[in-house]
Amino acid sequence: MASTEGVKIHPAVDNGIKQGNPSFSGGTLTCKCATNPVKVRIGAQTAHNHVCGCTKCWKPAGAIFSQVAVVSRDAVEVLENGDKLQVVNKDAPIQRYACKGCGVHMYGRIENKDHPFYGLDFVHTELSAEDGWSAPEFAAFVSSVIESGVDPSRMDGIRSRLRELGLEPYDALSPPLMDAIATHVAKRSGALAA
Ligand SMILES: N[C@@H](CCC(=O)N[C@@H](CSCO)C(=O)NCC(=O)O)C(=O)O
Ligand SMILES: [Zn+2]
Ligand SMILES: [Zn+2]
Repeated sequence: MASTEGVKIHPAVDNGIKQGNPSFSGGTLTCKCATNPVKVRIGAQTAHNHVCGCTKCWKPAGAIFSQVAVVSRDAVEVLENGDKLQVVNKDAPIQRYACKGCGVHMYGRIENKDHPFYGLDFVHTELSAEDGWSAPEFAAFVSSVIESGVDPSRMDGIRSRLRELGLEPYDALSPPLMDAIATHVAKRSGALAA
């Protein structure tokens, strides 16, 4: 097994994973602006929390992975300074609403009703001071960290560290989520009964 000495993934997991509280029912995300921060209320517990190595998800300074979970879009409400939000890329499947001041992504929304995850918003619960959010369960898009400039020679150490933390590394999403996407596609095409 490759050495995991000094391998950093994301500040929320680098010192071990904090378990979630199943009766936790939400909190408020705050961006990193010192004045007039954007505040977004999440009125429910999140699901499918994971660390993501893709180039599109917001990462805190110095981290090579993001930490991102989903929640029903009905549970997401902009409370303050929503005028500072702008969509990073209107053409992406997930429209990420970023703060123009600090660059933090406050939520990512899917507007395509045919998308397998339509109805779910993507959020970074580390932006909340509350404890109890669902814990990260796996690592997604691990090979994609290379696209952000991580040297390929570091991948063995990164995957070993993820396994050590209990975050099984996948180069796309986890098998249950990939199966859910494929089921959605098969029902739309008629390959499976709807
Ligand atoms: N290699 C690419 C992968 C980007 C990608 O497909 N990201 C996923 C996961 S984001 C949260 O898990 C995705 O669904 N993207 C849709 C979108 O970004 O709108 C890269 O690294 O860029
Ligand atoms: Zn901000
Ligand atoms: Zn991602």
